[in-house]
Amino acid sequence: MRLHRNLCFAVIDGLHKIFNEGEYADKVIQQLLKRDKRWGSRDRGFVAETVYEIVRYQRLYAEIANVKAPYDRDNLWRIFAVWATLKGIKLPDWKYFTDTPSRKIKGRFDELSKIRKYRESIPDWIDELGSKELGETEWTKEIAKQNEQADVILRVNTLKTNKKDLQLKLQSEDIETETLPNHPYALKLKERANVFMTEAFKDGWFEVQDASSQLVADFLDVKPGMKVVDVCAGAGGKTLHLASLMENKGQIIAMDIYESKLKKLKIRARRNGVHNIEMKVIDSTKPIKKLHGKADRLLIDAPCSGLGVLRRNPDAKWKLQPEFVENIKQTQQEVLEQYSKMVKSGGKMVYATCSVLPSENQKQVEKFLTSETGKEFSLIKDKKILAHKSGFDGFYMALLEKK
Ligand SMILES: C[S@@+](CC[C@H](N)C(=O)[O-])C[C@H]1O[C@@H](n2cnc3c(N)ncnc32)[C@H](O)[C@@H]1O
Repeated sequence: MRLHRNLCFAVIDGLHKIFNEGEYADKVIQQLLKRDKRWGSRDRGFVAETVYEIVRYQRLYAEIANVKAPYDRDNLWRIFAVWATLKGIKLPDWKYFTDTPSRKIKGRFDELSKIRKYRESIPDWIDELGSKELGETEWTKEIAKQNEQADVILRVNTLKTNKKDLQLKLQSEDIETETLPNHPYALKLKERANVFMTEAFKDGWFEVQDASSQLVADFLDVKPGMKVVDVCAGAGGKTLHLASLMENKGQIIAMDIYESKLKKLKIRARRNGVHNIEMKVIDSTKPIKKLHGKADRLLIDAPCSGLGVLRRNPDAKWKLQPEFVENIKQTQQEVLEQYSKMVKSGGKMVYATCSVLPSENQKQVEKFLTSETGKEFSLIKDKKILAHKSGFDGFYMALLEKK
């Protein structure tokens, strides 16, 4: 592979924004890809994948390069040189690479790779937390898997089409897909592609949604005609899936504390041909109290550490703080306690997270079941998904029934 100067500059600019200005990797990459209209798909792929990979392995590469944050531009070039050397890329004779000690880099890499927190490039506290909660063996496998690039998975919108027709339509746009066993609505891309540019996407035939996430709406056991509340709906990945499982019949109330997220859901719902969703911002306890005892089904897709989806958000390793994880556990208990009151007697609720930590998952459900409100519920089943076992995102979901 030959390095192109303008693409490498784009990578360095992106890293500067992510590491030094606290910007989110996905947003930075989106902006970078708009920089030069002449870039082809290979150029764009190089910029996106290189930025993601260096973000993913920041700790390891910085340690090898012997630089410390905050990184100035020279430091970022040194980190870049480590990445390129380890990839076996011949460094051009640019001034940034004049003193690159290639042999030393490989030696340092072999040495540091023996230590998990460097090899997997994670902060000490996440490494300690993960191994404390999952045990050394599971955590070692899990964090390794969470450092791999995630596949692109689509969820077919059964309100508009079916898997076969979607596959054919995508094929006509040069995108090859395959089905996944045990994931009835999923198609996996054989090669990465910008699916958002396709006619099929614009026509609302699919959404991009990881295979594990697709299991959540199914878990809630919804039927057409039901009254369903999705109380942490965000931009509605799972709300849209619920709507298609309900065949657009019945009522879905999508709620969130952020109006901006629900506005995105509105746009997505229009594209998906979904018209049974009502959106409500949670700006007081009123909208919740109004629904006490009314819902046939309730989805609590709780805010969490995101320690199951690091493949998609590698920068979360550096943005996440121990206090945030502690606080979010408190929020999880509160949302379980307050929102479960919306479930009617005989109704069901799913508590889900995209975390692999038992303390955010089964432990939270166990604690809830012993509380005053929780005593009215019983656990029907739960599912713990680890990335290294499933090949998809780490997730947790529990189905509870109100007596
Ligand atoms: C895991 S995300 C939801 C993802 C979404 N369900 C989807 O499938 O795309 C959690 C959501 O909970 C929202 N949230 C955080 N605290 C909340 C609270 N106290 N009550 C309701 N929603 C909350 C966040 O804004 C965020 O959108």
